[in-house]
Amino acid sequence: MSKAILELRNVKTIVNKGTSNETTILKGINLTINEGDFITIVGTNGAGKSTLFNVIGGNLPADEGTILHNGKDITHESEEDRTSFLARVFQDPKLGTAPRMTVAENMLLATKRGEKRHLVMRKLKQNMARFTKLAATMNNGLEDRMTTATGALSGGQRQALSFLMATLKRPDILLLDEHTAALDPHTSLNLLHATNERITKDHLTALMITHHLEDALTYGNRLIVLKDGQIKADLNAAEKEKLTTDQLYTYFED
Ligand SMILES: Nc1ncnc2c1ncn2[C@@H]1O[C@H](COP(=O)(O)OP(=O)(O)OP(=O)(O)O)[C@@H](O)[C@H]1O
Repeated sequence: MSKAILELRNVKTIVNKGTSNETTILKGINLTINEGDFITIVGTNGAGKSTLFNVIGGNLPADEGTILHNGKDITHESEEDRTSFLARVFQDPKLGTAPRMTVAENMLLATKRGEKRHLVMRKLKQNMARFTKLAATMNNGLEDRMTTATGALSGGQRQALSFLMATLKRPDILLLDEHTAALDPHTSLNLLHATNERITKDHLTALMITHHLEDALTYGNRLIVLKDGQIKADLNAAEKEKLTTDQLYTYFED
């Protein structure tokens, strides 16, 4: 039987508490994420997808319910504490990297995710060949820009670097929040391929939010449809395999 890495039990998130704008965004989420799961997540705007990631990542509190990591209650653990086992890539290429540091320096920092971090130049030299090889797996010329300041990279290269940084030190959970959405179609496809290859080769446990129903069906072994703060469907590999985009689209309707 697969091992549960993360469990959400009846998780509710309420914003603007005690005001006339009080809203329950997540309305009792029950979700068990097993080791090696690659879950694609779809849902209409405002369904609660990013909020789900914020609650898993500790950026937003779970106002009710429990979150367990490897069986340990982490419901009240801070965002900072959770970075020891969790990595996230955002839609905005500017968010994942330090712009004035070089590609290699950013990668070196990423090897210390969740720990006290400082740059040791000797380690940069020691790791350069490994980092360059890893950068080459992204198929977008990142390997030729190892000593370039990250702020001077193209959006696609910067996003590829954010992805590499999130996976350099193996995370128990990788959250991909529409990480290819800001890229042109070719660059986006390239990053998706590299993402899929890394996740499957290294058996990473990952959740990927996407608005592209075809991508949601193509990638991963499980698909979740979020609607109005609830899980409307949680489909396994076999169910996903049989599904067409048209059928998936019907989950969005009332
Ligand atoms: N911190 C917050 N304070 C108030 N409202 C919030 C907060 N975070 C999210 N919301 C609201 O909760 C709802 C769900 O937002 P969320 O960003 O999770 O949706 P989403 O499914 O990721 O949407 P999209 O596809 O547009 O990114 C939205 O109505 C949003 O305005």
